[in-house]
Amino acid sequence: MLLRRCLLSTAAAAARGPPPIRVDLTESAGRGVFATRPIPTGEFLHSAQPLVCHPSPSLLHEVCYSCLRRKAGAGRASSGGYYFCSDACREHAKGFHDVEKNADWSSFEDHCSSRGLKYPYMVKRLACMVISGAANADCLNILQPARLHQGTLIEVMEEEFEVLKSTFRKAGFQEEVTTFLTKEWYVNVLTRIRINTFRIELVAKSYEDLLSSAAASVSCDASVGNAVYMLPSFYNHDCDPNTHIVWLENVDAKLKALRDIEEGEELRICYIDTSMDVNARQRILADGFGFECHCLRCLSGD
Ligand SMILES: C[S@@+](CC[C@H](N)C(=O)[O-])C[C@H]1O[C@@H](n2cnc3c(N)ncnc32)[C@H](O)[C@@H]1O
Repeated sequence: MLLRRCLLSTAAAAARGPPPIRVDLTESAGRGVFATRPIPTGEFLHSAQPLVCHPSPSLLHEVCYSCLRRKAGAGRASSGGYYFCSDACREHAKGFHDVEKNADWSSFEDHCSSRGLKYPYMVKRLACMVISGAANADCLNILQPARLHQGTLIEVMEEEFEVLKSTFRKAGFQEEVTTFLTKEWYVNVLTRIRINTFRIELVAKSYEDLLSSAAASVSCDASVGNAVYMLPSFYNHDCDPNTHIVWLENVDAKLKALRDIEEGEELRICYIDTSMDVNARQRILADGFGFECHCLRCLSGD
């Protein structure tokens, strides 16, 4: 019965046209996403494809190099050591992968793995996308950057930049195709990746199970990678959110209403593990995202 109701409401929403949301300024949290009509519990609001994504470094050969889908059984033939789940994914990755294949990434990978870094892989992919013409160098500029307080953090980023730049230089890339690749560009991109990256956890359930579930927590596997999106990056945080972001079989994100939402109400997702206590949540939000949370749950001390 519940499933039927959810399917009907989703079908009705789809028939109504564009997603029922708009991006606007909030009073105290920068831009945010607002409902343009009443939204019932469980409705899928919209989906989103990533601007840039990358598999977890430890799963490079276990998930699709393009869409992060988990390898099933033996999978398809890999290309350059990487796995692609379909010809469409191989074709989609062709531009950046062809650029990437021209260079020796061992120093870059050693640098990242010895320091446990994952975000430089996203910058590397974006750089390859820009060189191949698949992305503009300024495509992340619209996203909010993280505020950098520590000089040491900048030094660390500059060190990463040098490793990336010298990999392209050693591979013989012409200066004119990498002119965008400056220290400023690297820091600019990385500060945006730092607060707008989603850790992708694929839901180990069927689409129907998900439709019938109104719970915020749905069981999932460990993270298969990281991705940055446009629209999902405008959602602000709440420790008791009215909206949830989920991934089913690949990196394409789906946003879903967790309860009835009124027209004009702000849609918020939870950036962190909701099961933590208020002090742990405040610490992580301050350190990782640079804000103090004043949501009703935090104000009540829960
Ligand atoms: C992913 S962005 C969300 C969109 C952002 N407001 C914008 O204008 O692009 C995350 C940033 O939004 C702000 N933010 C998100 N949730 C907030 C909240 N509950 N209270 C205050 N600021 C918040 C913080 O500056 C945070 O670093």
